[in-house]
Amino acid sequence: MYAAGLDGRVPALPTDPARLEAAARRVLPAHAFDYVAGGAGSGATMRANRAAFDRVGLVPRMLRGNHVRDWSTRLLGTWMPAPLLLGPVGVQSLLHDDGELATARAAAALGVPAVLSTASSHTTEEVAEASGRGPRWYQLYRPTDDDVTASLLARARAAGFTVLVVTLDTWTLGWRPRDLDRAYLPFLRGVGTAIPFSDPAFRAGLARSPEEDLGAAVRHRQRLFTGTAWGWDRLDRIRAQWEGPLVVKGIQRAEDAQLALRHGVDGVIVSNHGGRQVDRAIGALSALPGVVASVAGRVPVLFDSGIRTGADAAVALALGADAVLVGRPFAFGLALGGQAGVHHVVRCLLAELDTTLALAGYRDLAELRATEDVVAGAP
Ligand SMILES: Cc1cc2nc3c(=O)[nH]c(=O)nc-3n(C[C@H](O)[C@H](O)[C@H](O)COP(=O)(O)O)c2cc1C
Ligand SMILES: O=C(O)C(=O)c1ccccc1
Repeated sequence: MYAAGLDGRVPALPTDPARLEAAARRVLPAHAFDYVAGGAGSGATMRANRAAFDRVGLVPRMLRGNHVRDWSTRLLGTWMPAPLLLGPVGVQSLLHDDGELATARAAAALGVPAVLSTASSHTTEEVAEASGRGPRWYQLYRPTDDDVTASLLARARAAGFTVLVVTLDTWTLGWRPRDLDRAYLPFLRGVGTAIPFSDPAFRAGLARSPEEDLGAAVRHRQRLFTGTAWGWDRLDRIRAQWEGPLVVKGIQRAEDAQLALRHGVDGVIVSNHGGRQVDRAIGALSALPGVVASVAGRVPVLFDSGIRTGADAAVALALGADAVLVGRPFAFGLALGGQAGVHHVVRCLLAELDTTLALAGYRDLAELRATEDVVAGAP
């Protein structure tokens, strides 16, 4: 168990997520902090993500003799010490020079999967190497060009990524005032060598290399990755191109979960992208029970958007999620301490998850799932 603060030494970074965010704000340039902390529009969905957690609660049981506990699980062929993953977060070099490499190393050291974003600042191959013997999941933003899609998938497969996460909710970027007021310059240009600039199929579509003409490369990437809405038939094509488990990210209603199942997915992630896409969308946790009920155990249902603590994770699991992902919390850890910062955040989440479920009277996930009375209205 993580002894942050319990071993007589003050932890190097705060264990409280709000203080962690405040500390990250002090070290990051304003554009980088805003990129992570910001959301769509007025921020209503970001607030709704948190408010949804405030409407549900655990009902602890006493004297359960559960001093031995095990939260480990196997999901889509990946063993994990607890049902926790680091969600895909693009352009992590805006937060720390080591970016995705630091995240991959920290996650691998703990056996926790970190999902690699298509918009990574380091190449798929470099991140695969940094993740050592750790699990590898790859997130696809589907470009309009079939050759580039095939190349991204072939490289992910060759680099040992086993699970494909296809993000559906960001076929064009949401209306994000904080980024718009900077014309998205930080992540379009700033450290802008993000994948797929390194991809051979992407480079083949350019008259001159990104090194010679960065502006043209950025415009080409924009054309390939944003502004083209696609339908379920496109998902079939990706399905046909990926043999391993495929999970769709961004599901917010039961009908879409049903459609996804019909199109052969192996899992769904209930998510509103951390409130970064559709402002005024409902809090993601409110969408979880309906999707869980409609999927009815046929494939795993994962959840993200708004989780800040291990106790938040516990509630989402109690509501039927098979695993949860976090975004901003580990991004702030990365900003503050690189690999050590991500490691700290993940250990805090794992430790608080264990403490919460322990004190609530559970010993493993099967027990937590078997309990229908775990969530009972407002606290
Ligand atoms: C800075 C940042 C960048 C992100 N980049 C991606 C991305 O490249 N691909 C993706 O599928 N989701 C991306 N997301 C969404 C996260 O994977 C996740 O859905 C979200 O952060 C969860 O909400 P939370 O931040 O409240 O935990 C990003 C989120 C943040 C905060
Ligand atoms: O900012 C995001 O939420 C996101 O998904 C993204 C998309 C492209 C590049 C970087 C991040």
